[in-house]
Amino acid sequence: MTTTTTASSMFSAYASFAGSMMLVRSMANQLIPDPIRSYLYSKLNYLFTPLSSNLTMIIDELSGAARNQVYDAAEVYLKTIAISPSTERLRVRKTSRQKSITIAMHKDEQLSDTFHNVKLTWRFKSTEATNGGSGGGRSNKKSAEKRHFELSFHKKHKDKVIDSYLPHVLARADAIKEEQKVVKLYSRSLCSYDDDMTMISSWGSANMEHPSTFETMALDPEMKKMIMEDLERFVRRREFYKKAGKAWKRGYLLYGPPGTGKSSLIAAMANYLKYDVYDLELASIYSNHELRRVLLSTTNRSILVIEDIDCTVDLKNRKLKDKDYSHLGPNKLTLSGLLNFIDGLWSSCGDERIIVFTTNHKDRLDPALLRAGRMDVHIHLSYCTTSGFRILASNYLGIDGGGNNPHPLCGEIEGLIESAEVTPAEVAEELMKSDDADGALQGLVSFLKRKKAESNKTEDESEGSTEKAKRQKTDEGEETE
Ligand SMILES: Nc1ncnc2c1ncn2[C@@H]1O[C@H](COP(=O)(O)OP(=O)(O)OP(=O)(O)O)[C@@H](O)[C@H]1O
Ligand SMILES: [Mg+2]
Repeated sequence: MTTTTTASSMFSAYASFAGSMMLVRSMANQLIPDPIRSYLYSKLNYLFTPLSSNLTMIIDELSGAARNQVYDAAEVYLKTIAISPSTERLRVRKTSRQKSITIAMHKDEQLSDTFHNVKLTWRFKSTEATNGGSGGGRSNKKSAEKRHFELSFHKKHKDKVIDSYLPHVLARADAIKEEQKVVKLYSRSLCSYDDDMTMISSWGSANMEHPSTFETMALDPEMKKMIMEDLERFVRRREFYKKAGKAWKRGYLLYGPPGTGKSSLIAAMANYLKYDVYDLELASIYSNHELRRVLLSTTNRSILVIEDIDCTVDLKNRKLKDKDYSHLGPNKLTLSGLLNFIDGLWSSCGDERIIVFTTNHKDRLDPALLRAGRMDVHIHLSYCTTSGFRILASNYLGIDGGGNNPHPLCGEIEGLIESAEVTPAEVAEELMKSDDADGALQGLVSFLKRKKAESNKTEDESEGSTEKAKRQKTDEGEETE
């Protein structure tokens, strides 16, 4: 009897408890607004789930208005991680400018990584914020999308992840970006205009497709080595320049006859360092104000090129209003004045800048430009030599000019080439005339003989030209610093 009473009273107590819970619940449903309710539920839920041993880091795409570098690095880095067996969806993309397909994580997918025996899980999250503006236009929607990565790992590895893993991700991403970097060519002639014909920026750009590299350059091996080492040293010396209080920049003067590879060398330097190239045509600049604007809009890690300085620069008749030039006197902007101007601008706001001048006539240059310390390295590009020919023969015909088993015509060509005064451009043109090596080399032999005969004839006609050739010989070779 007593047991029945207890059971029934317990039952009725439970019924009334359940009833009141339902009442509370329905009252809560009516009285508490939706967002607060779901917040409370999630908090309650959290209280009753067992404590996790994992730590999750949230890596938002934006940090205020700026981009979060860790997010950007993670995006690049994760593309290199092998897809885990649990991955079911991936995003695949390619734009017309990209060389290969890129694969990225899809929303809510995860990838696993291991670093020094620490297991890490990356998850990509994308949420569309509901308060995405009233207009509901495309741009509003886009800005309302919030993306982030979640990085989870065991709590005990927290310090390791912060001190080693994340720096590793940042460094890897930098290296990958550097590898994939497409060198750009900026030129004023590539400028684009908007509808009312105002220039969109000071420079127009295109991918620099120039295939020239140090391997393909027909240069004296010593000179090639010197240039490459000089560039490497320059790039390495951030601290040195800072300590010495010098602007981190280096000037090269390339001189020599047309077709000896001055422009090709600039492309090779840019491809080697992965620096963008700014081709500054001074003739296209009409005011000093514009010059300043154009120079200020160049970026770091770039090469500023002024070609043919002996002929394109007729700066003397410019209208000079700018006070920067007042010390030069009225109507007198010299090349060295321009250089001082660039120096001043760059020491205040530029890093890792290279400036290259080219000329066919070093003797016509303003002596101020040749003064010690003005241009750091002078490089003389001259007529094709034996070693130059060997490189070109290997580039164009795939034959080894200097190896153990040279082509029968190579000996004859090498005998002729040093005395014939032909440029690498002329040799290259001859080598391209025929698909088969025999024909091309035969063509080159006749060309060299013709050239030699011509130069002998002119030598006979004028005594002065031998003098000139001698001068040329003593001029050869590069002078550093
Ligand atoms: N040293 C070289 N090594 C390899 N190729 C060369 C070399 N010099 C010239 N060439 C070939 O000749 C072409 C013309 O050379 P480039 O435009 O570099 O000469 P340049 O010295 O700049 O002439 P210019 O004084 O007329 O501007 C190049 O596209 C390249 O194919
Ligand atoms: Mg050139």
